[in-house]
Amino acid sequence: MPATSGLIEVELLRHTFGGSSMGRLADGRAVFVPYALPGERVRVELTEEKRGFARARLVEVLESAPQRIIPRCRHFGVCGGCHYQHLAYADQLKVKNEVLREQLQRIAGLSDPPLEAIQPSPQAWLYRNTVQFHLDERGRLGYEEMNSNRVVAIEECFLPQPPLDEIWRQLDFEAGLGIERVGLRVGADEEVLLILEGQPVELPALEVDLPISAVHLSPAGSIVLAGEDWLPMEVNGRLFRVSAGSFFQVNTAQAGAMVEYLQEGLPLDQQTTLLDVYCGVGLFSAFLAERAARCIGVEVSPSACDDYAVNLDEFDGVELYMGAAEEVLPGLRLSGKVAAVIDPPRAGLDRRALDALVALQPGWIAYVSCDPATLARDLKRLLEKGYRLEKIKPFDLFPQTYHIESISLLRRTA
Ligand SMILES: C[S@@+](CC[C@H](N)C(=O)[O-])C[C@H]1O[C@@H](n2cnc3c(N)ncnc32)[C@H](O)[C@@H]1O
Repeated sequence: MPATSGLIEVELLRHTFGGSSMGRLADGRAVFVPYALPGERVRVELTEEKRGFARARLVEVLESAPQRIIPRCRHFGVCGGCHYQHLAYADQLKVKNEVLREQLQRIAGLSDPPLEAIQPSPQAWLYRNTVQFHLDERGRLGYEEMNSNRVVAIEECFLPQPPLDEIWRQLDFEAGLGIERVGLRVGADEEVLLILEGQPVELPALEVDLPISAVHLSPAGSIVLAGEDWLPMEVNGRLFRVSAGSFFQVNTAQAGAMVEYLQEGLPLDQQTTLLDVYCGVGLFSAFLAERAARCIGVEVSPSACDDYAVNLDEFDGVELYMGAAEEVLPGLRLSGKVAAVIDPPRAGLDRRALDALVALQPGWIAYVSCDPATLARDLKRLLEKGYRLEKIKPFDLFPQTYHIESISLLRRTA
């Protein structure tokens, strides 16, 4: 269907997952508008039309909601990195609880989900230990626009921790070097690692007069440009080796809060085998391994597996399988009691991984999720296979954005 030309007025009705508010077009179709709020009357331009719904760009707020506040960042509304700067932090938390509840009701079919209060981030700004920039056509650092690959060069950003904020402003790249992404991560003692990704025509000469490490990552491998290719990261007093290519939770304080929740909520004992599926560098294994008879990590990334081997070296009874969960789990044979922590990427649990996990009959599953929609889909499947959702707690790892992290504790009943 062609996009309707001209501007239209819409009243917004509710928040949706993804940061947009939803209203109705005159023909009854839902329309999703980023940066707008329920209760607002807005003027929009339709940017995408489908048979059942449309997306629109906010042009003007005609009547604003009482919750609307002035965003802190000058790029808000263009840059796709933040979605809720027009809401006070307390209101952002309410929205996330509401959106998670709606997803659990509508997709998982849980009429009254056992949802606990969201755990706020101790810092609503300057909380990220890692940032990833794209480069615009002039080599300037920026972020992608909402629903687009276009890069907006930025002059300010209030999400990275202060040591990163000082550094990114000093970075400048010649266009045409083949660098696609520029990452920065800050670790314990404020050590910083610069991660350049792409297929370079030539490796960039680093002209940053700062004591930082720098690595170039490409499908061909990693090349150290300065210092080391890993950082020490500290969570709840424990140090982790984290290589440039390995995943690590971006909100260190909240990673610690999630660890504590698992330590308190996941029943383990010396007769139980703990499966840590999608284990990364071993964040959860390192805090839980001692409480179980055996701990088995499953992880597909070679660099995360190398880090896991170092980070879990001090413990007995720890094994690691490098491979995709959907390939590894069907081959596992376990006897005795089993418990599992699963922490998949946004796509959620592959169907084969889910079936194989259930076949291992874990008495408890702790599902750590960064996407409520795929979580709700997978919970529905787990409930059908005899699990009961005992409780679910959201953790706000990503203030100012629509992303919702949560931990669900499921118990086997059949
Ligand atoms: C959300 S991260 C969680 C890592 C770890 N639990 C943590 O909190 O640091 C997901 C991890 O799953 C890994 N991964 C992605 N797809 C996978 C798959 N199909 N099988 C196993 N691991 C996978 C990624 O490399 C990443 O380390």
